[in-house]
Amino acid sequence: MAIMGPSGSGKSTLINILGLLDQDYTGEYLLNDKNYKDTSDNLLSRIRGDQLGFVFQNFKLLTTYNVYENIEVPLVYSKTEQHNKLERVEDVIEQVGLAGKEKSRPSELSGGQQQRVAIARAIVNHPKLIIADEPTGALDTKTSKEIMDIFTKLNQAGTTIIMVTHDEEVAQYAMRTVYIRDGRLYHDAKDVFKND
Ligand SMILES: Nc1ncnc2c1ncn2[C@@H]1O[C@H](COP(=O)(O)OP(=O)(O)OP(=O)(O)O)[C@@H](O)[C@H]1O
Repeated sequence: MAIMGPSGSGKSTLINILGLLDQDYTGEYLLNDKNYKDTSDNLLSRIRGDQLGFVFQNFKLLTTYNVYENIEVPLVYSKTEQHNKLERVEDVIEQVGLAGKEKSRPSELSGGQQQRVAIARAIVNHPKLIIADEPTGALDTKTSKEIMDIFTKLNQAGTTIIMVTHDEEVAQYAMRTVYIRDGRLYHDAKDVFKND
């Protein structure tokens, strides 16, 4: 699903609520049928880590960590055994097309490669939902397409992706686009199967 709308229309506010990052709202939000409004910050960060993946416009990688270490971060507190962790990280590195780059630092990578690392980090815990805030906002057209192809594959494999974008071409990848204005949804283009 793509979320579009002018600057200041409420896109970030909406995805912050969807991503359990903002609890200060009226109304009701259910994630997997559960309301997390009165949940402690500690538990919320656990739920975010277990169930959600985040991708940002500016990648937000740890600059002193290499590719492998960046992707491993969400697993640090997970109960997954060490050899399974290694396997999972290697799997997602393969999935995003970065095999061989494990030891590189973010500064040695292109923008597109850095976003691939961010996507690998977002999917290493196998979340059902990925929230992406302008994931192609810092990338050129060709690289944006490559990133959207990765998202398309993940979506076809069963992961829901909700992304904010200003780019109509990027929104074309979504099955549903909602348009927001002044904090309200004013148009919902559902199930047009633009990918067909
Ligand atoms: N549904 C809403 N009801 C009331 N206030 C809202 C609502 N949605 C957003 N706002 C307020 O509107 C302001 C702008 O919202 P937000 O930053 O989410 O916009 P945005 O669309 O992400 O903008 P940009 O594209 O510039 O990042 C914020 O101060 C936010 O608190």
